[in-house]
Amino acid sequence: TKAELQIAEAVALVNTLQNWTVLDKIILSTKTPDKKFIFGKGNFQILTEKIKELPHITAVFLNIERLSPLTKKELEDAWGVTVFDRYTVVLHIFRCNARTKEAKLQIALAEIPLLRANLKNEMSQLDQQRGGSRYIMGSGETFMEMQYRLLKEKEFKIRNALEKLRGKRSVLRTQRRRREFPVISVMGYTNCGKTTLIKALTGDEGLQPRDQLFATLDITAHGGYLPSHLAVIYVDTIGFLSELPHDLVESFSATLEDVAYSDLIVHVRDISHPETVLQKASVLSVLKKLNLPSHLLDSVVEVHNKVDLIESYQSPEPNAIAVSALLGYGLEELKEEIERTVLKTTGKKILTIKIKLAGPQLSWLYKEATVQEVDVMPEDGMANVKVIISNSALGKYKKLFPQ
Ligand SMILES: Nc1nc2c(ncn2[C@@H]2O[C@H](COP(=O)(O)OP(=O)(O)OP(=O)(O)O)[C@@H](O)[C@H]2O)c(=O)[nH]1
Ligand SMILES: [Mg+2]
Repeated sequence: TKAELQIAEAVALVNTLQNWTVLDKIILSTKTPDKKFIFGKGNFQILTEKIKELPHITAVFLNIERLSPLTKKELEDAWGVTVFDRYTVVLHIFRCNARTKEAKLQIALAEIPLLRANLKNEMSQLDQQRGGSRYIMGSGETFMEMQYRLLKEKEFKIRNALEKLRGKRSVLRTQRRRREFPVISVMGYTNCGKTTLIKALTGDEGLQPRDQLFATLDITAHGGYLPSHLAVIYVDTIGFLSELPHDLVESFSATLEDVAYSDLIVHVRDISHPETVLQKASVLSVLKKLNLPSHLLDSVVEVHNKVDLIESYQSPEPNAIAVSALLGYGLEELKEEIERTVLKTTGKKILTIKIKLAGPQLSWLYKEATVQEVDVMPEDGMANVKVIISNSALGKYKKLFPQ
């Protein structure tokens, strides 16, 4: 059932963290999460008894998106252990997996709303105890106002630092543009095999796929070739998770900003996963929220990965390409499909153009298009040149060198 699959994912999330183990689990219905009491009386009692029975328990993970600080505190007081929600667990995983400065900054940014909510809760408790807010001597602001200001300044600093890093990336982006390498964003649910697939397509040994949720937190680019020797850049992206807390998505969405500038999206799915259909829906709904240009959304290439785990796999979706990134099945077919789509979306053509060797055409083509093969016919001083050329460059060529 749905609840059992959800619990399986919750267990996987906890197990992703080193030295964290799940001692026991239970499925209980909850009320709306923003209510102060998320459990009914009976369920709360069942849960409390269960927790008391486990002598080695150090924390409780409630698989709901976000607990209010007040609820969290009440549960912690009742149970005597730390209580985590989906937001804090995912944030913790991110913290453990972050390698680059950008990923670390994004996590710090994602922590701000949490700190703000805690502050609000603490202050309301303080206010109840002392009645009203007090001014700090000489500063003209209350203790609460000062705390909020400090938090705001912190947020500002983090956003600034991120902005600087992104400035650098946009330079990279324009360089990429100029060299005219099509950029292919590889996206999908966490652990579906994105990194493994890029490794298989590019032979990049530096990539490290891991059987772990959120192994990839940084966007990285990797060069590869399509069947007609067209050079492309594959971009590895952070995985998606259903009900990924909203603030978290927001702070990482800048990493996904580059996706809007890519020429093609490859959507990788783990079709051996029992929740593969729901995972697809959740990926598509996030993609929709990213404000991507419609031509990108309309041309997504869907990959059904991990077919090696299913006996004689038959895809229910005729346009999807079945592969095993791990064993290398179906990769040639996938590359051909990627090439077809990339040529279509970028308005490029593969053509053979006949040129005079003595003229300036060849060097012009080298500069403005991608030359793939030059077949020289020495006896008549001509050559057949196979090129990948954009429609606009082809127009210019015809104008410059009328036949
Ligand atoms: N059997 C099988 N396993 C695969 C295949 N592709 C990937 N895997 C395994 O799936 C796990 C996750 O692979 P990754 O490539 O790290 O997945 P990812 O989508 O990059 O995951 P995140 O970066 O964590 O979102 C690893 O243990 C891979 O070995 C496949 O075709 N067949
Ligand atoms: Mg990865």
